[in-house]
Amino acid sequence: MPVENAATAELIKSLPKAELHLHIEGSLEPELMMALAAKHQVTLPYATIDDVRRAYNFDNLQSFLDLYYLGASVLRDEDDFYRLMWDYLCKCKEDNVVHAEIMFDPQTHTERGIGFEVFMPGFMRAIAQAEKEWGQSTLLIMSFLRHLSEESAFETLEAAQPYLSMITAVGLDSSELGNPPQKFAQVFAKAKSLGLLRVAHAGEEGPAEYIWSALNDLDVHRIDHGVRSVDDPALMQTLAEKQMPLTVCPLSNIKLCVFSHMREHNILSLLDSGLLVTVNADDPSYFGGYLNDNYHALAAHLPITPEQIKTLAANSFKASFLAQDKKALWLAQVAAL
Ligand SMILES: Nc1ncnc2[nH]cnc12
Ligand SMILES: [Zn+2]
Repeated sequence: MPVENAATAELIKSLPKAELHLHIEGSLEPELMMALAAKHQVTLPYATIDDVRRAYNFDNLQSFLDLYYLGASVLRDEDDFYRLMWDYLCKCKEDNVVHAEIMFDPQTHTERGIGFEVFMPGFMRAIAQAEKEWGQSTLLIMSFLRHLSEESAFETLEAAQPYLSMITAVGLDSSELGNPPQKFAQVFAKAKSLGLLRVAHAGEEGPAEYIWSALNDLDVHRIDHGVRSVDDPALMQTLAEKQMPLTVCPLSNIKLCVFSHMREHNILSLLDSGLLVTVNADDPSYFGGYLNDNYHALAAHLPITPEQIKTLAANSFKASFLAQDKKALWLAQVAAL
């Protein structure tokens, strides 16, 4: 088994990186979950922090989502959302993630009676503070839950209207199988007409067909995950020609049994096929690591070269929603390493 060496570890640490696939609710650490449960007298099926960690053994996406929605139930007031965002942004600083495009799931909160007027000010306070303190760059992606109806997504878009200046893009997440992208074609068209950019989870557990649907029915700028594209050579060719970014999440894919072991992950073959692949953390507190941990896991188990690591970091800026001049600045810094 290839083992990561010290020079590789140093390269991963020193590279500036962008994170493009991160669910803020998935960065809720067990310590904060238990503290907020006590604060709000929420009963969780865990007595200790170790119990929480022990529960994080998943068979598939749904078994994770069940715990993810349960965990999010402790988020109640503006301060909770501030703290959640602040803790994640501090991890960005540690990992040299200079730019983050962060997903949040409004329906996870609005369905519990907690509205945009609670979570948006909490998120924005942390984002402004991190920008002021160390120049952190952050954008927000509002993600619709695909196990709910398109009507519910429309209601969410409507509720978001006063906050649209703070939101760059819409996304699509939650239970993929049985909820294909085309179910949300109308609401994505409406989001586009409002000037919002678009991403969607596709080809995580679902078939390559769902990736076609995200491209053709939702007119997305990026595919979240997309690892099942290898099943369809014509799709691979289209993704390569369009340089359509894939936001791949290695540790997530292992925890959710998309691949049986990191040795089996197809990220290097996606890269070799000329796809614009990026590395991301997805739900770091549930999957055992933040962005640099994902790079380290690749270096420990796959024959990845320093050049490929630099390509992945450069791709994270190319695939971002940053303005061209900012992209060029970060790309020059990556190239200089
Ligand atoms: N990996 C993932 N796939 C789908 N929905 C999610 N919500 C949070 N993480 C997710
Ligand atoms: Zn995700």
